[in-house]
Amino acid sequence: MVKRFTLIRPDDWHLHLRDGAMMAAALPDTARHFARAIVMPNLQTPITTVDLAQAYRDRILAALPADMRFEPLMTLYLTDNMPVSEIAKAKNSGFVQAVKYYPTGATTHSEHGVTDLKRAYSVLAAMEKLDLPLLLHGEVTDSAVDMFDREAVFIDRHLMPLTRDFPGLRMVLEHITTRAAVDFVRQAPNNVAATITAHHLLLNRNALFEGGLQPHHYCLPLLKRETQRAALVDAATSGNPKFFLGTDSAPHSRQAKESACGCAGIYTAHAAMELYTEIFERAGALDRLEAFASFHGSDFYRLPRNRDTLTLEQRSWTVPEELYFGKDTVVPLRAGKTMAWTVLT
Ligand SMILES: NC(=O)N[C@@H](CC(=O)O)C(=O)O
Ligand SMILES: [Zn+2]
Ligand SMILES: [Zn+2]
Repeated sequence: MVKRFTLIRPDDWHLHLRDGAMMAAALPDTARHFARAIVMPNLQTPITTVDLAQAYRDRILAALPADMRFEPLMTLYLTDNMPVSEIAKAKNSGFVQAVKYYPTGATTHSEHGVTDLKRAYSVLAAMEKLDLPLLLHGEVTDSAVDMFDREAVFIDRHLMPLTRDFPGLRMVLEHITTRAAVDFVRQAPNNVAATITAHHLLLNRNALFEGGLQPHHYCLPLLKRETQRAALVDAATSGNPKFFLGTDSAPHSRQAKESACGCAGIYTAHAAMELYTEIFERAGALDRLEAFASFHGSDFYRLPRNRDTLTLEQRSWTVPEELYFGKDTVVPLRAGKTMAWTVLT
């Protein structure tokens, strides 16, 4: 018998759509399967104001194919000098759902990020008061800290004080990669949650070096060792509502990845649900995929759960070697390799 299951349509709580031709090409991959996505604000010119978010949202909706329904949930990029008044404006907009913190220099297009969290304290206080969630790229950028330890050190140095100083602020530790993050989120109060990517659930750091340097497995936070990956699978498949799906699908051109100074980011939107299904199936937890993908995130963001459904079938297909995104080509995760599950459309 063919193996097949149906779940309430999922949402992606951490997504990079980019802009222009790249966005127009990437968008259908997400919109085909997900009802909504939290759209990251790290464009070349970061989305630092509600007006910029509105214009970006309009561009996304204009690029959406006529036969697709999709709701982009917008975010603002926190900077050292965001005016406190922008928070009330964001809350009242109805389309800005969160504010994103990037430590300056931590990742792609983070040059405008926050230099010292203390500088953002009045904005964070307004977010706490108005109940607008804070999303964290949780890594320190201190060059004295080993690249593989940057998430754990961020938790000690910054996240613990943040949760003490803003006990009412909803926070999402994005794209977690370590047992330290899993443990921290588990013991924290319910205002603290985390997203988990498919690639951090599937791959450990060996994937960066298998048979030679693998730039298409380079992302931030870096892939970690096997024991850490296993802790993430435990968290994702545990049924704990603090953990939910966020692909961090992040397209970069082949040229930008296969370079002497390659960009961080892995493209997974072409096969996101199929990848998560593989992980949950292997963990014997297919019955918990729906809550992770379709309930926990909307509950945390206090948005209604979706009503329509998505069906997956155990049928193999081959991922293309590359995708044509405007003038760029993007090498997706699993390029040229086989997927075990297919979304029925
Ligand atoms: N995850 C990544 O490696 N890259 C993301 C940025 C981010 O989420 O840190 C990107 O925008 O390319
Ligand atoms: Zn990030
Ligand atoms: Zn990201």
